[in-house]
This record gives sequence, C-alpha cells and structure tokens, in this order.
Amino acid sequence: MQCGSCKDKFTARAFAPAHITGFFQIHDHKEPMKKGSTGCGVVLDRGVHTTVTIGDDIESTDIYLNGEKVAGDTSRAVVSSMTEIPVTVESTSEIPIGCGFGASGAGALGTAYALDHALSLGHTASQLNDIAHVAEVSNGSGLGDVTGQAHGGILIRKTPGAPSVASVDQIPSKENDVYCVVLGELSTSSVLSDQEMVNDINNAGKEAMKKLMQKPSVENFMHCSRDFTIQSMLASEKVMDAIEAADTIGVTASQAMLGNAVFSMPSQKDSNELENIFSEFGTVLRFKVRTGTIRIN
Ligand SMILES: Nc1ncnc2c1ncn2[C@@H]1O[C@H](COP(=O)(O)OP(=O)(O)O)[C@@H](O)[C@H]1O
Ligand SMILES: CC(C)(COP(=O)(O)O)[C@@H](O)C(=O)O
Repeated sequence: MQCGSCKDKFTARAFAPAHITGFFQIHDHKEPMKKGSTGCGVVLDRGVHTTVTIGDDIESTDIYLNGEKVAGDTSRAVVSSMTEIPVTVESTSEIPIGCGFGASGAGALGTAYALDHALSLGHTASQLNDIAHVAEVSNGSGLGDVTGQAHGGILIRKTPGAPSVASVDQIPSKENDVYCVVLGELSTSSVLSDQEMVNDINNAGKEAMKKLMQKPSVENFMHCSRDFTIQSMLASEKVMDAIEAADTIGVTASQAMLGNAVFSMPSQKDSNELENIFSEFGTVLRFKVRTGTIRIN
C-alpha cells in the first residue's frame, strides 16, 4: 500500500495479539526452529499494531515502540532475516511491555507480516510465523509466545519449536473474559538465563502439563497454572497476595509468565467481585480470549 502523503514511501500495517503463558517447560536446542517451550497459554483480543515503512529517505533500520526509539532486538532480527533494505518499524502496544504478555513476540510477528506485505516478499503465513519465532528465541525474549500467538485461543504446546514444527492443541473455549492486574516488570531474558530458575521451571512445568492433559478444561488450566506459579517459585510477594485475595472469593488466579502480573478467567457471576479485588492491587485490564490468526490491516 502506498503512503498517502509521500509518493516514494511504502507502508504496511499488521496486528498480532498478546499471549499470557500459564505454565511452561523450557526446551533448549541449538537449532532455533526446534528451540522453545511446551506448556499452555491464552491469546488475548488486544496486542501490538506494527507499521513498517520503506522509502528512499530511510537510511537505517530504526525500531520505535509507543513512539520511542528502542533497541528492539527481536523485531530488528526479523527485519535483518528478511531484507537488507533499511526500514522503519513502529509498534504501538495495547498491552503492558515486559509483563508477561508476549509483547516482543507480537512485535516480531507484526514486523514479519507487515514487511512481507510492504516488500511483496511472497512468504506464506507459516513461513512468517517461523521467522518471528526464530528471532524471538535467538534473542531470549521468549520461547513459546509466537507459537501461541500464531494459533490463537487457549493453546496447548505439546512439543516445542516454531509454529510450523510444534505439535499444538487447544482447550475449547468461548471468548471468555480474562482479567489481569500488572504489578511490575520482569525481564524474560534474565529469568531464562538463570540455571537454578530454569530447573525449578522445568520440574513444575512437566508436572503441570501432566495434570492439564488429564482434564483439559479452562478451570483446570487455571489450577495447573496456579500450582506452577507456586512450585516454580517465580512469584513475588505482591503476586502471591493478589492470587490469595482471589482465593478468598473462590476464584483461581495465577501469575502471567514471565511477568510481574496476575491473570484469571472467572465465570461471569464472579467477574465483578474479582475486578474489585484486583483493583486493590493496581489497574485492572480486561481482555477476551482471541481465537484466530495474525491479520494485515
Ligand atoms: N513490540 C515491541 N517492539 C520492540 N521492542 C519490544 C516490543 N515488545 C517488547 N520489546 C522490548 O522487549 C523487552 C521486554 O521483553 P520481555 O521481557 O520479553 O517482555 P514481554 O513479556 O512483554 O515479551 C523490552 O526491552 C522492550 O523494549
Ligand atoms: C514464558 C515465556 C518464556 C516468556 O513470556 P514473555 O515474558 O511474555 O515474553 C514464553 O515465551 C513461553 O515460552 O511460554
């Protein structure tokens, strides 16, 4: 599509949704296509909008996030794996950054789809999903988000790897409400590079997956995620306080991995009460489960 105000510029836009992981197990591999995580997470109806611009006056690749220039290593890796042409990548996020909502994966997917469209590169959706996954795992900014985001819904990642490689399934669900409260940031790469944390995550993640597959329902997904949060010892005191506050009204809440945030999928009758409880800890964000794949705008 051609830029309205300037003849020699091309822009394209894409949207990719947020993904909250409930629990996961890390699977390292020297080949990024096979590296990733198994586990289960929920894809949300809001995410990251990305615009890619190409033009004669663009001399270097720059990445902007919410109007500010950032290193944007994951999105940058997407660009360099697709073209040598300098581009401007502008992402606007509807979700918190660095809080376990998979913003880096969403930015990578949006960059891949928009760039493919702007340059008419002719990749398939599956190829673009894989490009985003490779950029994400190579930068340590995530493992399974892109696979979740590429498929949508409440996604079970049964085997690790890029979207075209991983064996996946879904927990059948309506467009349930997802309530979240953000308590602070947690750097994904710092957790993933800590071997002790990795061991705890993997033990807890294996157990959670076994329990989920015995009863793959939304309720059990929340229970398995909560057990994982406790066993993996990733939760801050504030996260545990919010989870325990939800318990007092009989609602299961859990940590959004890997972030300092809490999420829950309450039944309609409990949602107002949960919203009140969460609001004591911070601003409550309300989403819906999103089914469906990435879209070009
Ligand atoms: N859409 C995006 N575009 C560019 N950089 C991003 C984007 N999303 C996240 N980042 C960068 O990634 C880092 C946070 O990554 P991470 O801890 O994996 O967060 P998240 O849980 O949101 O994926 C920050 O340095 C942030 O600037
Ligand atoms: C949990 C995480 C390793 C990181 O998620 P985020 O912080 O949202 O990038 C995710 O990619 C996963 O594999 O499930």
